[in-house]
Amino acid sequence: MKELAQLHCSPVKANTPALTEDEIRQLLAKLSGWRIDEKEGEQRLQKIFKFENFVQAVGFTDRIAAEANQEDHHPAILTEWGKVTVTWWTHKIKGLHQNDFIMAAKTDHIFEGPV
Ligand SMILES: C[C@H](O)[C@H](O)[C@H]1CNC2=NC(N)=NC(=O)C2=N1
Repeated sequence: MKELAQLHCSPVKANTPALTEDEIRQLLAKLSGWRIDEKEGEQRLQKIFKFENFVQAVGFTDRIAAEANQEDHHPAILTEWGKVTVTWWTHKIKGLHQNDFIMAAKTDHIFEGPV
């Protein structure tokens, strides 16, 4: 997981192929607690993070937003009292790219950091 978190997202073209099942399996093994969700025929990477209250959930959300802007790769985030659901996928290719796994690892890194 460490080395994924230190990588940076690469630009994705519309004709870039989505990851294969085997590539997904290999990358998923480097993460913990993330699951593959399928929505509207698109595979997505999702994890739920728990917090003591809403303020902590919003702080975590803000830190993810900053990292997403830095990498120009953005998640879907549901921020609730005590809970944040983060979902990564690559809109441009309607599926999963290594960028999504890099950002998932960075998301875990943010969660493990100071709240
Ligand atoms: C123009 C801009 O670079 C693109 O729209 C970026 C922005 N952030 C993105 N985020 C995600 N998750 N997928 C994308 O395809 C994407 N594209």
